[in-house]
Amino acid sequence: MIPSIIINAFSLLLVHIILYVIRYYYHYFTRQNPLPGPFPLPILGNIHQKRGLEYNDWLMLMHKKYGDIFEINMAGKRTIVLCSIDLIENMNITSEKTKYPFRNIQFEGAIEYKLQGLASNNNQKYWKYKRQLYTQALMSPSFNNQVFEWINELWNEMETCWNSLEEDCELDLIKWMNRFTNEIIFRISTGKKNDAVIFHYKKIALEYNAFYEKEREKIEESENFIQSIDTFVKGIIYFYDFNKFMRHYVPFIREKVKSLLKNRDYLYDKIYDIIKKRRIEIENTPLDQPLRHDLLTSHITANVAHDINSVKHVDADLLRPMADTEIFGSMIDFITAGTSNVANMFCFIVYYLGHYPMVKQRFRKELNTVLKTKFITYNDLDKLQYCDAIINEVYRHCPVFSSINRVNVEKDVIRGFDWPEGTSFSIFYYAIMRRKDYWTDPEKFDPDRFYKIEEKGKYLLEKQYVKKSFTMFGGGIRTCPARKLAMMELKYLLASIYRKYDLELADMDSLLKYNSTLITTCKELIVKITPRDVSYKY
Ligand code: HEM
Repeated sequence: MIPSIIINAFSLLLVHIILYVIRYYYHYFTRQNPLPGPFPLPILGNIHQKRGLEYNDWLMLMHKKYGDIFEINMAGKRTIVLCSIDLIENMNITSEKTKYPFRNIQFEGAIEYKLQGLASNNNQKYWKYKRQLYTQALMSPSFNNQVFEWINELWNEMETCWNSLEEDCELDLIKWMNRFTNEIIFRISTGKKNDAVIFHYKKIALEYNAFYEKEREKIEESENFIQSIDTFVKGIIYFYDFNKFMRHYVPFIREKVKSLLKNRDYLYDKIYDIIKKRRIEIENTPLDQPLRHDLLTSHITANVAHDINSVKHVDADLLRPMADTEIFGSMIDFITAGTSNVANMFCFIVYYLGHYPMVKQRFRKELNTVLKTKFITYNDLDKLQYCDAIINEVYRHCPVFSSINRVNVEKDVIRGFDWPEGTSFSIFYYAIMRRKDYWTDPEKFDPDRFYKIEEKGKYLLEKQYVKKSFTMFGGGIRTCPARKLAMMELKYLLASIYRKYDLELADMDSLLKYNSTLITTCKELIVKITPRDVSYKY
């Protein structure tokens, strides 16, 4: 016989569950402005309906089923998804008076994962201060030339590595690109070189060359650091899509979350360590000696005797030195966004160029016309307009950010509904960038829809809609602060590589291997790189 204490406990649990479900559906059926959308389940929301689909493909299905405006529910968070330009008119305004200054509501998963950078910042005054420091680091007059030089130097290093690999060697391009972009952003953030590219080469070389054995520890450390960034970025979705209960009690999810937290701690410790060491270096530098200008130094010296910043904040409560935790928030954003976004985008472009030989041929023709000497200059990049068009068209087909989120701080009217402050919206650009009413033959891959369209009689829809329906770097006050840097890296690498090398996809029949969550990442891209027979004009 079952003891009565167990029966009582079971009954109590059952009553709790029933009450929870009633309360859940009471709130659901009495919610303000009910919109069409998939029917949610308690605890799960709509997560179970994704059924293995990538996030962008699932949302696209929902868009086809429910129209331009619908709602989804993830981990108890209601999000209104918008798929048409008339619905987003107020969301990308460049004035600080915008009703949409934030990207996300501060959700409990973000607190547990300790997302605390500029990108997830919801305190407008503080965000503005940090954003000024970012802009200062990324937009100073000498920045472009300095970074161009670093990109050039690193490309030469990577090229030497590629040339030293065995002939016909196949590379996983995303691994190389992640290291390339990490090394650049690490140098911009800390002023120091971390040799991520060369260590990756040595890691591969270790398999057939014992010469690097003595450096094994350093090689592994470097590789682990890059891997931890990738794991960290890909892990965000677990804290966004699953509520606390699922993260801590559901088998498999619980184990994954544990390993993500362990990885986060490893990465965070590394970054805190970098901050601490630089703080000591600065403290030991006499006041009359100049300090280098990098993001970390500008944060550490803000409002102290050694201040290198031209930006001075006017708010009295911000006229104080920054704590390590505050500096850390900026560093983690810079390093994660700076590593993954450009690297993924680069691989998507290589995939598309691999499948569209005529586009590749035209790109090479442009390179032949624009590049006058062996050396690529910063000005050359500006002239590569067909290259810009290729980047845009690849992004339209395969955006790194398929949606951009917004939260309003004042009530707003959208599609005739009054939305109270604090409503969470997701602008689903993946759908907007494929709509037949904004794009001519939207499924077709054709960079010409972005190339000198003002001069031609074709692409009339694009002429009318491209500004409102296409964005790579977002818009309004939260637009990507590193867009210039990102374009510089992409265009420099495309020009340098396609001018001198043939990049062949190892498997032309394979679809692009990607993961789509909050951002879209390339899982793997195996390519064969062979030098081309080129002669330069001098
Ligand atoms: C191809 C590369 C890149 C793409 C496509 C991209 C795209 C974006 C987008 C769409 C946003 C959101 C904008 C909005 O809400 O309107 C954003 C924000 C941001 N990006 Fe980028 N990005 C790229 C490269 C980078 C790099 C290299 C960095 C490194 C510093 C970076 C740092 C940031 C930061 C810190 C934010 C948050 C800004 C804020 O909240 O004020 N991004 N980016």
